[in-house]
Amino acid sequence: MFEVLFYILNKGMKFIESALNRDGEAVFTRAARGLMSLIPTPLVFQVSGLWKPNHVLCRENVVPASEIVAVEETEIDKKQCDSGKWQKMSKLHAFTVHYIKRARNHRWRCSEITFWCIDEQLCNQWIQALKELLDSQKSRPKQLLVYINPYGGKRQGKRIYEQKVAPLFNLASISADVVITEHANHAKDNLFEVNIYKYDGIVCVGGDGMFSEVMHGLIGRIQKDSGIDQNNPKTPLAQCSIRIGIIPAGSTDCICYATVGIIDPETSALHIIVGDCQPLDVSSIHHNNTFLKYSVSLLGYGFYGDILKDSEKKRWMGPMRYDFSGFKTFLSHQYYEGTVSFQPAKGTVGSPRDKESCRTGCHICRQTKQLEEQQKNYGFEHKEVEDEWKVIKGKFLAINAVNMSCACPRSPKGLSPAAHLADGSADLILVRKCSRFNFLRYLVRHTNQDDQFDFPFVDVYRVKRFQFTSKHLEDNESDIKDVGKKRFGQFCSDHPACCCNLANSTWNCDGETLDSSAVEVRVRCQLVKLFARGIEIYKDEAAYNSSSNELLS
Ligand SMILES: Nc1ncnc2c1ncn2[C@@H]1O[C@H](COP(=O)(O)OP(=O)(O)OP(=O)(O)O)[C@@H](O)[C@H]1O
Repeated sequence: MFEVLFYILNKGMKFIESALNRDGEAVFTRAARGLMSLIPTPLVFQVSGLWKPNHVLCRENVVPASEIVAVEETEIDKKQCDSGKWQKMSKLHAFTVHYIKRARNHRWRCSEITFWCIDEQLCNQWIQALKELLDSQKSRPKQLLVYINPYGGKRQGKRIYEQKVAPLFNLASISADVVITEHANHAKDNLFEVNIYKYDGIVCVGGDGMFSEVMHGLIGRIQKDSGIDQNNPKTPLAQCSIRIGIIPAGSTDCICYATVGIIDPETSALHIIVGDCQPLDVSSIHHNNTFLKYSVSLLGYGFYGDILKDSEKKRWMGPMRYDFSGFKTFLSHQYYEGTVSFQPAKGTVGSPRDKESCRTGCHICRQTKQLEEQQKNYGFEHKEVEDEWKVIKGKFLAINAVNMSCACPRSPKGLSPAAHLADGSADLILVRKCSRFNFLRYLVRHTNQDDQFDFPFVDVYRVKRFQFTSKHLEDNESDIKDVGKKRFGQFCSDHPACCCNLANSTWNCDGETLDSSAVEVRVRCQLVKLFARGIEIYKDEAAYNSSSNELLS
C-alpha cells in the first residue's frame, strides 16, 4: 500500500487530499522524475494533478516554474494535521513552494503551498529538483543595488522597502546593497562611482523623478565607460544591459503603471525576483549640440510644461499641487507659436490610431527590433537619413511627445493609448489653438473610451526624431539685437495673467523642467531594460477568480 499525502494551505484554508491509491502515487513519482529530466526546460508544476489525475487543471493549480519565488524545506506542525489518521504516521517531511498568484488588476501576490509526505528521500528529491530549476533561470537577479528616496511621495519609501520588498528579496535569496539618498542627484552621482557591473540590477524606490535620476546615472555611466560623448546627438548610444527595477513610492508613478499595469510595491518586487525584462525606448534631448536630458514617458511643451512650472512653486501642497496647477493652467488657456519638424517612423509596424495597445510580448515591438537587427546586419544601422522631414508651423496649446501610453490610474488609456514601450518611436501629439471648451473635450477624452485624436485641432504622428523651435526664439535668432522683443517676452512670462500669448513655455521632461525651449529629440530604440514585462493580457480574468473560489469551496 502506497501512501502519499498532500497538505495544502491556500489563503489560510486547509485542504487535505489523500491519494492512497496506486494512481495517485504513480502520478506523484512520475511527476518528480519528469521534473528532473525536464530541467532546465520550463515546466508546469502541477499541483492538483498530483493527487487528482483526472482533475481539470485550472490556472490556480498550475504554476509555471518561472513564477516560483522560492522553495524551502518546511517544519510540519503536526497539530496542523487534524486527521487522527495522519498523526499516527511516522515523521513527516515537507517543503513549501512560494509562488506568484495573480489577483485583479495586474496585482501579484506571493502565495504558498506546502507539500508533505512520509518519504524523506522523495521530499528531498523535490526540493533539490526545484532549487536546481530556480538556479538554472539565469535571468533572475542575485545581487541588486537599491536606492531609496526617503522624501518621495508620502515619504514612505523606506517603510515600503523594509516591510514589503526586503522580506520578498530575502525569501528569494537576493542580496541587496541599499543606499538611502541624502539629496537630489545622490543616486545619479553614486552610479558613476560604484562598480555597477557586479550587480544584476539597479532598483529605485520612489517616483518617476527618482527613476529618471537612476536612469540618467546608469545611461551616463555606460556611455562614459564606452567612451561615448552624450553631447553629440548623432552618436549611437551604448545599450544598458543592467536592468532597472522600480518600486513605486512617489507622487507620480506613471512609468511603473505603464510597464507593470499597477502601482503596487509587492507586485513590482515580484517582477524583479522572477527576473522579468522589458526593454524601453529612451528619447535623448539636445540643444545646439549639448545634451540636455533623457525622457521615457512624456516630453510636453505648452499645457503640461506650464502645469509643471506652476506646480514646482507649490511643492508645499504635496501631490494636490498637480490638480491645482492643472486647473489654473487650463483656465489661462495659453498657446505658443513655433515650428515643429519631424521624421516619421518608417521601420515601425503600428500607427498611433490603430488601437493596438502595447502588451506583454508585444508583436509590434518585437518586429521593430527584428527589423533594426536586420538593418544592423546590412550595415544601415546608423545611416542618417536627412530627407522626408515634415515641417508644421502654428499656434499650439500643447506639443506632447510620448514614448509610452503614459497611462495612469486617472487616465487609464493615457495620452496615446497605442504608443509602444519598445518600438523605437514616439507619438508626437500636436494640439493646435482651439477654444477652451474644445480643449476641455479633448482632455476629458483621456479619461473615457472616446478617441482623443478625433478632433480637427489634434494631430498625431509616430516619429523617430523631431525638433521644435519657438517663434520667439526664431525671431530672436533672426534679429538677436531686438532687445525690445526680448523684454516683452520676459514681461509676459513673469505675468501669466497678461492675455497676450507668452513667448515661451517650458518643456516638461518626465516631470522635470528643461531650460531650453528649442530642442532636438531622437528616440533610442530599447536603450534601457526594466524588471517588468509590460501589461499582461488577462484573457481569463474571470477564470482566475473562479478557480480560487473553486479551490476554497
Ligand atoms: N534625499 C533626497 N532629498 C531630496 N530630493 C531627493 C532625495 N532623493 C532623491 N531626490 C530627488 O527627488 C525627486 C523626486 O523624487 P520622486 O520621484 O521619488 O518623488 P515624487 O514625490 O514622486 O516626485 P515629484 O514631486 O517630482 O512628483 C527626484 O528628482 C530625486 O532626484
